[in-house]
Amino acid sequence: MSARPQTPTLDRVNLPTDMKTLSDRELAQLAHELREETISAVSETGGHLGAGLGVVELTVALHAVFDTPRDKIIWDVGHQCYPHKILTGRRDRIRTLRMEGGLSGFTKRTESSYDPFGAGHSSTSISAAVGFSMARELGGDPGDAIAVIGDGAMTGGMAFEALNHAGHLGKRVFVVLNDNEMSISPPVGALSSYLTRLYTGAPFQDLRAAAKGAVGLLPEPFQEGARRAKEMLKGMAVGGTLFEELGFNYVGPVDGHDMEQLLPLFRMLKSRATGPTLIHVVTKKGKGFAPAEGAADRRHATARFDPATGQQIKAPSNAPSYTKVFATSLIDEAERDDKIVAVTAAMPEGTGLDLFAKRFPRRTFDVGIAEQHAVTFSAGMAAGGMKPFCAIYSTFLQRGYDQIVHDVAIQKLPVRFAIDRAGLVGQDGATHAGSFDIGFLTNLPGMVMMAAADEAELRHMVATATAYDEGPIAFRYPRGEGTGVELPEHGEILEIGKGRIVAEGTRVAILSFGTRLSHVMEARESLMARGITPTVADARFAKPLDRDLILRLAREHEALITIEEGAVGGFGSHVAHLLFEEGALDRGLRYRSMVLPDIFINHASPSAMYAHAQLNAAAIEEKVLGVLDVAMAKRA
Ligand SMILES: Cc1ncc(C[n+]2csc(CCOP(=O)(O)OP(=O)(O)O)c2C)c(N)n1
Ligand SMILES: CC(=O)[C@@H](O)[C@H](O)COP(=O)(O)O
Ligand SMILES: [Mg+2]
Repeated sequence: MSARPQTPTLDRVNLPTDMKTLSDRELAQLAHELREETISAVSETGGHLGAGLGVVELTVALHAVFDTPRDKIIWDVGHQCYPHKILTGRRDRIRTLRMEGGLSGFTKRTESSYDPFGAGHSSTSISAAVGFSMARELGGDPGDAIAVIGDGAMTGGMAFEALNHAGHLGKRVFVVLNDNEMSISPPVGALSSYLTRLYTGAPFQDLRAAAKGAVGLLPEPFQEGARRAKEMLKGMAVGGTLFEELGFNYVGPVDGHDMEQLLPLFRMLKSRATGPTLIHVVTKKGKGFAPAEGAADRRHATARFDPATGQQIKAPSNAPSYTKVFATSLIDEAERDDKIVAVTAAMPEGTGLDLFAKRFPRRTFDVGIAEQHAVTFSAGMAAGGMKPFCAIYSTFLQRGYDQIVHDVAIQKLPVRFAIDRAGLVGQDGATHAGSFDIGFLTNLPGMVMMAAADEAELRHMVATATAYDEGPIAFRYPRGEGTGVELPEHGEILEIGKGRIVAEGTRVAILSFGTRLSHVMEARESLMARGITPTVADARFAKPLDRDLILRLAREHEALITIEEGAVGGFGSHVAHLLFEEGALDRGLRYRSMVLPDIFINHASPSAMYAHAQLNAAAIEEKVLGVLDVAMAKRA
């Protein structure tokens, strides 16, 4: 008689408590099935694949040994959390990943008690874990705190701040260093080579040299501690001395895919660890899915794909991405200006600087996930006579804000900020929205800020930023493809602080800052069918404002509407301030500003997000009708 087909182990696990009765062999089987389920789910939704495949065994072992959600697993960045979500009661919704109303692509407190801390930005997990561990010490929420942080995220300065503090506090907290020798791209920095040496048994001489390099990577306050660590390399067995010197018990490196290592190790540590403990696991990003293992980026992020072949299913693109236009424009400028250098914080592909690096390898710098350093490193290069383009996504630029104020703006250093992913970004949701850069940059004295209305404008802005040497200048542009507008061969240098009229009209003027312009023109078409022909202008600059243009529009129209893809407190606020100061509102001008709503907008498709944000063509048309209806009613 044929054996009854086994119920898949994964079908017997809804929550981690269901894992407590499984044997180690069954847990290994569970990991196998969990990997298959992860591949199947992401093939339907798209999203971050490689990182999750690399932590399947780790996820099973942690949930099997620790008592979650009482014990708290804190995933750094959170992009690797899909297996975790499947094991914590969300398997039934895993195919709604990153969709409107569906599961977030990162951990999220409001989504599950098994997500003790939200993520999306890197290098935060150890700080959160130390916070939880001290809360427990003080009678707060009980349970262990286990941070799971990647080798890329470990290059973030915040991670070292937390290691240093945890070592000082000396309280029990776990840090699992998930070392897969990958960031989004291959990792950079001396720390990466140091970690590699910890498990390649390189001769001490190399190790000492690497540790020296690692010391150089550490923020100053920790360099002394790490220097002592280097001293301790003498005659010591190869071990994580850098971490031990910072006050951690170092355990490892262990094979992060070997359940026979992971399970007994975590059981032993759970029962016996005292104080801060770092477990160094070595994994492979994309593990168990050949198309991911073989990809240069290990399928860090993927569109939907055929699980049989790994072939991605991508919508055909009919226009170059803004990122591509930025990169090719910068290359064009750099061909003629050898002072131009480019800086990225671990996002060479995302910012397009991988293209720049191919052409100018010596003039391209990837500093790791270290936005603060990227900004001040750029400031140092500017002070040294170079023309640095610091290319950082809007949301990640938030990490370097004090450096922008203190090291760049106050010193009026000519750093050029290329701000990609400005505005809403769709499936990555609220943690990645580029909502605040207009506000936080235009409030800085001496800052020049531009926004490209289309990809041709972006090319002009790269040329303008190249030519502008008086102080800091920033230009923002969105994620995704352009409008398909014709691109000039070279960018033209724009007059600083000057906007442009795009279409003449009467009664109402719409002044746009950035790519909402195409939606304004769409709304204008529809309004003209109703006998309303708005004037449309492209501000190009949020700082300095084009006073003449704004005051002229205010004089010649009953109503003025501004629109920007940014939170309140940005472009529209500065225009309102100008109108107030110049008495335009006293003379009866009706002013409205269209900005992102004062909420964090959850993940959805880009079009759904714009509808939510009330910044699409329909909302613009409604705004115009609204402000003019009042006028029509008054006229009657
Ligand atoms: C502050 C910040 N900068 C940049 C990013 C973009 N980012 C997301 S994942 C990642 C690489 C993370 O590498 P690692 O921590 O090693 O995790 P792995 O993907 O290798 O599992 C980066 C740079 C981010 N999420 N947060
Ligand atoms: C997880 C993370 O922070 C990055 O992978 C981010 O999702 C990249 O965003 P883009 O897809 O817009 O490059
Ligand atoms: Mg990594």
